[in-house]
Amino acid sequence: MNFTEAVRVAQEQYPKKVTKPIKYGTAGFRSRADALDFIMYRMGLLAGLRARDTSSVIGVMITASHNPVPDNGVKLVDPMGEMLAPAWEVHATTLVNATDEGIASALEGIVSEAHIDTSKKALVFVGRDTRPSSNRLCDAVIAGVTAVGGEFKDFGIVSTPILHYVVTCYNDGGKYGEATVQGYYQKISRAFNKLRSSGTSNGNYDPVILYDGANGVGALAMSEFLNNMKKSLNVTIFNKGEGVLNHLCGADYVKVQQKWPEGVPKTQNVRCVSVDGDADRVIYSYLDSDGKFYMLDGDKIATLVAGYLQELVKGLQLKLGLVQTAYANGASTAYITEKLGVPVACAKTGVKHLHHMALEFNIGVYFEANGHGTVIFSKTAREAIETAAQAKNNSAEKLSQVLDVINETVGDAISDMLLVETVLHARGWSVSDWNDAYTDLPNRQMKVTVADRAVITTTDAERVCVTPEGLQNTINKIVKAFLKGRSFVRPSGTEDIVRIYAEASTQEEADNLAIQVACAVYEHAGGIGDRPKAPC
Ligand SMILES: CC(=O)N[C@H]1[C@@H](OP(=O)(O)O)O[C@H](CO)[C@@H](O)[C@@H]1O
Ligand SMILES: [Mg+2]
Repeated sequence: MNFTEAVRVAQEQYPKKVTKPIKYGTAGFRSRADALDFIMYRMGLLAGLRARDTSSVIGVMITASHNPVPDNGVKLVDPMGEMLAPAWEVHATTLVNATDEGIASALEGIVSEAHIDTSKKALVFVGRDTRPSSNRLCDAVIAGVTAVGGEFKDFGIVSTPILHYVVTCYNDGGKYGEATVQGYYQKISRAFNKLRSSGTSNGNYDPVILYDGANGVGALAMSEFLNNMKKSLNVTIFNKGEGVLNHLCGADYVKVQQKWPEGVPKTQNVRCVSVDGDADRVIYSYLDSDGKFYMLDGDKIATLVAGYLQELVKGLQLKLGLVQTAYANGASTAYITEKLGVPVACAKTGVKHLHHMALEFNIGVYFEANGHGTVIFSKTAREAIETAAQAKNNSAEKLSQVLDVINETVGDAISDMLLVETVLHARGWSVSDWNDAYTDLPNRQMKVTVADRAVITTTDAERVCVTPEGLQNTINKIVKAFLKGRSFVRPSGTEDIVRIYAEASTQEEADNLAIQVACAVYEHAGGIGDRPKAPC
């Protein structure tokens, strides 16, 4: 195949505007939307080749998730819903960094390195979030797919988990489910309705939910679910799109700011469920009878789910484990290992790393503290569960129903919410009963801008800083002065900043620790702008 057409379209319609090197990061490419047209086009080209390489459908999702509206981004979805294979992340980076004319040789290089038969058919599924720029950027992706002779199916506005789901289902010939948007809603809601068939109340459990749609696709997805879910849950949707996407609401705002989302009435003792801009993350929160705010993040969800599944798999000889990242609250790790006896592994930030590590277990629960995660079951686990369920083992029967509520193809805010609701219902717990399982150590996240964030490199699942020299020693010294202190720093893979995480025995100490470590980063790693003063 010659790539003359790909170069012509690039030059005429999607010329490259930036010269700064760009890297396929934690969640693909992300930046301000107006700088993304040429990247989208090239990702369309790449998806066309990847589809041929794998002889499968490849997904392209256009979203900047929890980031502000002027941003956007793109990530590729591999055949079984996984994130793009590492070797292809390198190809993506090469292709995006090529000049317009250089596209042809970059594509030829990929074809020869991956031994791609370019005469094969290529089919790419494309989805996008509700950002105003997403439509235009979707056209650019489609132009790319078409320029390398590929075909596409445009799913329009969908959540990230829906796109992962349809890609997986199409590629496995429908075994996991029907490869349509309706098929997704129906499979999950049918399983949930079944779990609720014996009633919606139990003990302290109350099926009432305030749902914060972050003014994005998560609101649309929830109303679709409600159409399918009969009366299994009593959900009221807020932040349906009347306000600005992710602004003062949504999962990231609630998690990072540790605040109740705007736009949701401050009803006490009722669970609030916040999702992010592409509905792959979920965070719970509530206000107690004094109006005090509590947040239940990915760690609380992971421990709740792992603890419940651990009980159900007892006697089935299956190894269940939990995968967290360095951002997991120290109290959650202690609770799950010491109290519940579930093994915990620590992975680098980014679901692809967690997913990979979760495959080591028969049943792998993985969650980032920010609420992104799911549960994956190995073939052995599925078979063992099905055999025991057929033999009328009660727990296995329940487990087999729970399995269908879970979207194993990727973290899914709404499917995760239904899983949490299932466990709370089974336990007869109110949100405060759930919260009482363990108390989070107070913590704080900060960001520092440096001239080049690549000067910071890390090891040991990002918990230890290797360069710049001396930074880790300084952090160690600072941390020593704090009771239950823990802190680490790492360059973000999605923003041009360095992230600081700190936890300690009180909020004041956690804030203080975060500021001191932020200042150390500022000094050792070439901070720009004002010196960090207050938590941000
Ligand atoms: C601390 C934090 O929340 N980091 C997020 C954020 O990555 P960074 O590399 O930290 O920018 O975005 C990723 C993609 O959405 C998500 O996987 C990750 O957990
Ligand atoms: Mg997201």
